[in-house]
Amino acid sequence: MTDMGHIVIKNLRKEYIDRRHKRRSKDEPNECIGDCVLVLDNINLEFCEGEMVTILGPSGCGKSTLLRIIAGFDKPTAGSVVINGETLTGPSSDHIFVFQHNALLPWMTVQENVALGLRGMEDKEMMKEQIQEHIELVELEGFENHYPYQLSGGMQRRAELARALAVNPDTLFMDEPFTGLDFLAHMKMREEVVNMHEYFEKTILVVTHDIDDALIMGDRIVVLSGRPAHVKLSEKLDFPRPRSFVKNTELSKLRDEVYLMLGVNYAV
Ligand SMILES: Nc1ncnc2c1ncn2[C@@H]1O[C@H](COP(=O)(O)OP(=O)(O)OP(=O)(O)O)[C@@H](O)[C@H]1O
Repeated sequence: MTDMGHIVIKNLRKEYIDRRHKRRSKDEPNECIGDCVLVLDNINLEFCEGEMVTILGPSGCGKSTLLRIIAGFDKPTAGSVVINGETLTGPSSDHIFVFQHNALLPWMTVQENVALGLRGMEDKEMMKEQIQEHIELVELEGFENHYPYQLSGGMQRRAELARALAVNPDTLFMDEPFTGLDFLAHMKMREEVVNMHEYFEKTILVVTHDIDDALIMGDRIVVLSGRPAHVKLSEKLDFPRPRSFVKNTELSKLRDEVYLMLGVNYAV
């Protein structure tokens, strides 16, 4: 493994201390000697610049923990995350999360929420243009002055995406981005994220429970095992887009394998 990839994760380990039964070694105060929860164990991964990586794994295995560590919001117990050759030490403004739920500030309009990503801009005319451009990109024109409660779940999610993209981050982190959307809104939003990715060519890391989303969206799929999570699969997905399980038998075969890997015998 080299350091040339955009994101390189080396020998990553994460333990949480169960605070109800916290015990420490007298000699090594930073060493947890009991009641630790080992969440991630010896994770080695490499993601290329501009890759959309989808991360799957059983519930509670540590997917969000892995994402938080790569984003610099949480520290690993051991190992490192190297981004563009530099070891990560904390969160950076080059990254941004699209939060799981309700990331929009409810007292601000769509326009004001998207503007949050551009606060530092001095040229106010250009800022206005960029806000509008991103609102149009996610097809929310006409809703600029609406508050989040006046939008459907899908529209809220699109506004979150516009806000995240307005920041122009190198890497976008999405933790279960389609949770709570109905089937059609889910499909449409998924298509939008794929189109957005082709257009902006950002590195996007998506944590999901949905095997089909992972295979339809990803340039690479990562499957983690149950806790403590280790990497079961990290595979490049070289399938043409738009992807179809019906039309592409190789993709359909891989889908069966991933279902099996996650303990489901028959993919439906
Ligand atoms: N701050 C914390 N302190 C202690 N334990 C934690 C903390 N955050 C997460 N955990 C534990 O780490 C494990 C992994 O949690 P995480 O949220 O990363 O899993 P996940 O795979 O994203 O779960 P899900 O698929 O259910 O969203 C869980 O057992 C959880 O209880």
